[in-house]
Amino acid sequence: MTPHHSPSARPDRASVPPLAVAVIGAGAIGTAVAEALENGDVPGARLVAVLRSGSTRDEVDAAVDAADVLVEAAGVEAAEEFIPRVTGAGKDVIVCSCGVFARHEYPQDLIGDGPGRVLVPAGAVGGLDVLAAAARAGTDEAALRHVTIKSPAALGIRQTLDTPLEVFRGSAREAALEFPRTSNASVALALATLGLDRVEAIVVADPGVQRTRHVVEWESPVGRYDMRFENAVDPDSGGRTSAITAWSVAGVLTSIRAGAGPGVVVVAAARPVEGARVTP
Ligand SMILES: NC(=O)C1=CN([C@@H]2O[C@H](COP(=O)(O)OP(=O)(O)OC[C@H]3O[C@@H](n4cnc5c(N)ncnc54)[C@H](O)[C@@H]3O)[C@@H](O)[C@H]2O)C=CC1
Ligand SMILES: O=C([O-])CC(=O)C(=O)O
Repeated sequence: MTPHHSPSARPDRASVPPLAVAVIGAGAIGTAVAEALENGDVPGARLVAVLRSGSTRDEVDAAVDAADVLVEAAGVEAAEEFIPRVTGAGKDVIVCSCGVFARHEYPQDLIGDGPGRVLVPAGAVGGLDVLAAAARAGTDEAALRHVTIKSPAALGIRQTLDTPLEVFRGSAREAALEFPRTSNASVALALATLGLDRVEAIVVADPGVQRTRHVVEWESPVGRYDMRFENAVDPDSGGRTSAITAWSVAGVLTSIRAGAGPGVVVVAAARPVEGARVTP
């Protein structure tokens, strides 16, 4: 019988120090990420600090010093402030509030020259691997549409609705400027593919939804993709934030430790895959 190897750490990986992670923002996502780190749900990573809106300058400096990577989960204003600060210190920052890039013509205008990197998680949606691959195959004849369907309260719509209402249609950039707390997924999709001005974003307020829905449609000569996501919302987010987002961040942290992107399945055990071919 073939011996079963645990997919967990090989002996030579045990000596690699854990990735030190600081979380910016102790709201729905930040708290969930911090808990995942503390519960050991992100192997090879440990929590070194949680920054809150009242954190002092010394606490911020200490967190940036102590961390290998920071997780921004605090909003676009905080992202605007922290991104250049963290990348300038040579640390990576995982940016949940990626809608901040709608405020800048080019992402680099905010990021600066690093040397740290900005990493945007897939967040509330998925399929960025196939969409980025499709974009690589050519963007001239490509189109991407993202429809977000949320409860009216989550979108800040006070009007009483009996039926779904389209409240926005425009580019991902325009969506992020109008709905900065709920359009980050449109921006992540845009950053991975056609840019903020060529992705169409539609926002629907639906009084009947318990879960947030995202519909992602791509069309180009290389393929047609239609993806639907129905996300449980984080109970601490007022219906705004999909609970999967924190797990997406955990996936990015795991990927940093593994040295490969989240779209790649990193198989820890050095065991050949049955039936694998040597050439593509
Ligand atoms: N990329 C994606 O797919 C998604 C992104 N988001 C975005 O992620 C961000 C966090 O979302 P939630 O956790 O639901 O928000 P939240 O409102 O529950 O938590 C944000 C927390 O950050 C704190 N904060 C604000 N400014 C701060 C600062 N300068 N330093 C430290 N803490 C600060 C606030 O006091 C609050 O506790 C938001 O911008 C949200 O729009 C949310 C869901 C999905
Ligand atoms: O994209 C966002 O900012 C938030 C969102 O739609 C979700 O969490 O489902």
